[in-house]
Amino acid sequence: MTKDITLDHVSVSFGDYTAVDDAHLTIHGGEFFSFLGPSGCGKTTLLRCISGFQEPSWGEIRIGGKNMRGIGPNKRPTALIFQNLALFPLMSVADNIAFPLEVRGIDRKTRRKRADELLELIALPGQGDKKVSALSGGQRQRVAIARALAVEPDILLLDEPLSALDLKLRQHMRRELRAIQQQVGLTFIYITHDQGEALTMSDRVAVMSRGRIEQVAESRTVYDHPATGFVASFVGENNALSGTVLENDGTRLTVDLGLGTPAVVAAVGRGAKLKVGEACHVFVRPESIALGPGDSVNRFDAAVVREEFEGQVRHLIVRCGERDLRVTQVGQGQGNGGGQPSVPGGAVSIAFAPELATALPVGHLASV
Ligand SMILES: Nc1ncnc2c1ncn2[C@@H]1O[C@H](COP(=O)(O)OP(=O)(O)OP(=O)(O)O)[C@@H](O)[C@H]1O
Repeated sequence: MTKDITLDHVSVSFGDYTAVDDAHLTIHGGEFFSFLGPSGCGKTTLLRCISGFQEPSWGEIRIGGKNMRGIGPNKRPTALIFQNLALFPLMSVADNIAFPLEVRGIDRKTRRKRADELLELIALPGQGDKKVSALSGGQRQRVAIARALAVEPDILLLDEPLSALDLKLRQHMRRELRAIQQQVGLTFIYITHDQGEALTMSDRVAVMSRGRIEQVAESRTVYDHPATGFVASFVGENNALSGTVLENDGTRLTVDLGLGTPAVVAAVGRGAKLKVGEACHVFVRPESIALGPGDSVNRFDAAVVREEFEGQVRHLIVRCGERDLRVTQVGQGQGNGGGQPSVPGGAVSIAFAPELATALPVGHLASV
């Protein structure tokens, strides 16, 4: 059975310091939900509240409609996987997986049967008698997941479980984790500061900063339509341009961004409420900027500052009016016009569609 998890205006304070500030959302049963944010933004504190290791200072957590206040971690339908996995290295794989069942007094035969089933699930069939110390990092990761699943929780809580793995393995484990979650149909609540992890695996993502939830949405929405300047600057690369609104006709904004001539930006979301004369931030993704001649309402003359080659992608830093902009070209740059000179000082023409830029009220941005 899948249970919704509701955070009802949850805040957590440590003395004068507010680690979580009015978190208010519902995670649906069966969802892969991630909390994404930089170190210290309050992700772990929220996860600890859900698991029962921390009581909220204010507000309520409900699982399946039931208020969790006063209910300890062992009595909640949750299991937690830590960064360090906390496996017993000298115990066999099967005994590690079955350990929580042993604690609950389940007999040896039943424990082994359950461990073998879980080994199938994590694609390590027949490996139960190996010592954990003989496994690779990724295999240990899977064993930790199997152990958490042994007690048949409704909700699996994962605290940066891939952070100790190397890049290739992390990317592989993202796919595995998602596949396991879909297979078992449980709710996974995942916390990470790694946007790639959050975006690739999750049904929805909550982006956090300074204890507050800035946006809750599907990955693509978070990327394409960031709700705040923090989300726009934290998730993916973005050119952040400060400017002043010159005109707002309800569908489009005309903004002075210091690019030589004003830019036109779609007036959507919180940007639609910007008033003439108001300061704002406009965000344009590097891959949304096209190089070369063409027809566009936003076309600007620029000069190449430098090129950064990264194999599959090429980044150009161009100077446009008073601003430096990053332009990313994929492949040989055919995608957004690669035939332009990239020698420092070379003249280029850049353009972006109004719909591919996001205007937002001025707010705090992610630090680089
Ligand atoms: N028990 C505590 N007492 C005092 N301050 C705390 C306590 N636990 C957390 N904090 C503070 O609350 C803030 C949020 O911490 P939290 O661990 O939730 O952040 P996080 O986003 O998970 O960070 P990280 O990714 O580094 O683990 C931090 O500034 C932290 O120092």
